[in-house]
Amino acid sequence: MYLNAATVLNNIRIRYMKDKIYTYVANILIAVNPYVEVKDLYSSQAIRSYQGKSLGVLPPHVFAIADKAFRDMKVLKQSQSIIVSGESGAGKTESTKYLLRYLCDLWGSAAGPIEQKILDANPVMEAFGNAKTTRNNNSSRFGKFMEVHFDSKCQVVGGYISHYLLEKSRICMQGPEERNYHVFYLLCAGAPEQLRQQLYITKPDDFHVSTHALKSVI
Ligand SMILES: Nc1ncnc2c1ncn2[C@@H]1O[C@H](COP(=O)(O)OP(=O)(O)OP(=O)(O)O)[C@@H](O)[C@H]1O
Repeated sequence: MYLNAATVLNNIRIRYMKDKIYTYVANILIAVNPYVEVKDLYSSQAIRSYQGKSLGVLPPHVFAIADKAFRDMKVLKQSQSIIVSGESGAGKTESTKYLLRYLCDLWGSAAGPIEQKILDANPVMEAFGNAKTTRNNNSSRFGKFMEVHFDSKCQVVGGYISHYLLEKSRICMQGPEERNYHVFYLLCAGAPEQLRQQLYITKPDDFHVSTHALKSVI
């Protein structure tokens, strides 16, 4: 009855306590990061169940937003955009991956070769552009604009990822408790044993590698 920030927040809090991390405000989806796996929330069955359903028919979900964009593209024959925003650690990167998975895997079946390529680009992008910060162990330090291209039969035929404003200063210096980009640690972890010993890397996930040591690997 009373629609204001306080009542919306209270509603989101009550829903969150019941493991309902998604809430609609009109056709905007609010997601609260659960920081734990919510059982069956993103299963192939869940993907199938949201297919072709209007917003509001099933409980609020990131898949419902992806499906609406897909259906609007099909009906209106126009490109659609989904904006994912929030503070660091809010869950944007994970939500984007679920959106992409839905769009590339519409019927909950195995993705085709192009779809798989689009999905497989993510770990590479994250290696070069994500790092541990005090707020998020896998923080994206760049903005991205991702396109999924469909043909007239609504089959995925390609994709494109534009990146913006990579935090380049992190390569030279990181704040206390923060890390450089994942790729450097992956490189160290994959280095030959002799080199690893030189760098004092004793185990694959030993990330306390100095900037000097990283430079010598590069
Ligand atoms: N839907 C989810 N279910 C379970 N855990 C999640 C979910 N979304 C995010 N997380 C957890 O929260 C962490 C941070 O989320 P994510 O990296 O998506 O945040 P972000 O908004 O992209 O942050 P940044 O702006 O720093 O890149 C993830 O590594 C994951 O552990």
